[in-house]
Amino acid sequence: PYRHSLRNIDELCASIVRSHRETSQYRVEELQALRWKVFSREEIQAYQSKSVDEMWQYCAIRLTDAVQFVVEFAKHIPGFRVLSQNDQIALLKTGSMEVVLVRMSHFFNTENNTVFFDGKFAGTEVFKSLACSDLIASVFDFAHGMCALKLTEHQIALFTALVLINADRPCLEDRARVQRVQRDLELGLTHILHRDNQDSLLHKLYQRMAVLRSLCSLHMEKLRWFSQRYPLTVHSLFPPLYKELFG
Ligand SMILES: COc1ccc2c(n1)CCN(C(C)=O)[C@H]2C(=O)Nc1ccc(OCc2ccccc2OC)cc1
Repeated sequence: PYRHSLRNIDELCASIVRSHRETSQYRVEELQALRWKVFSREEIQAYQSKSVDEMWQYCAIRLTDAVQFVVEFAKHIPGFRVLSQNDQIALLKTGSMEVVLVRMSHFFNTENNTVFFDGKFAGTEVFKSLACSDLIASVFDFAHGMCALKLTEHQIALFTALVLINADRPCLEDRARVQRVQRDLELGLTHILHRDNQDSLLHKLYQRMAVLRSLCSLHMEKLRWFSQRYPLTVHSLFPPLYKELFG
């Protein structure tokens, strides 16, 4: 009966929320305290005078911190662990940067359009030397869009689990098994939104998923462009996890 599966769904939601909390690198309160700490003109100049390959390496190293925590989060999702190694890697390859970007929007100050970076909050001008202003603009736009939804930690936890466990991803061995896990998570998200009396958020979240997919393919496109121009930097100076997942 529905009640029986609801209890399971409640347990599923609780375990996803716990995993999300345990794998959040920063507590929201910590970063709230920093949100008005911005870079001085000199500090901005220093970032802008970095070479393209230096700044890409600098960002890749910092983003890999966040990716590591997303990998931990995925491993705690009931149903992810039972998937084959290959399917786990396939889901992380396409989903982990998407989850980083969703989580990143939580550390975004919409009032001065800055994002947490390297201990302070940075505007788009800090990333000028990456030479991909369109990617940065899209990252900031996406963060604005996510902030506008004012998601709770519970809603973010279920949403990011659903971003990861997506049966439509390419090259999955056991698509049917991923579909079963995805369906339970969809039940969990709708259950959470219904409980919060925010059913209308569901279709907005699916729209956000579509934006996320295009944002991450832009990231992959830029990374391909960068690794063609600076093969040695990527080969010998990028974090192995970043290379393995996005390379
Ligand atoms: C989960 O949420 C968060 C939020 C913030 C941070 C983290 N986790 C991890 C720790 N961290 C540190 C140590 O700075 C923060 C960070 O990495 N910030 C940051 C890095 C790069 C950015 O733009 C460049 C860029 C964006 C997208 C794709 C490729 C890119 O460049 C190649 C913007 C911000």
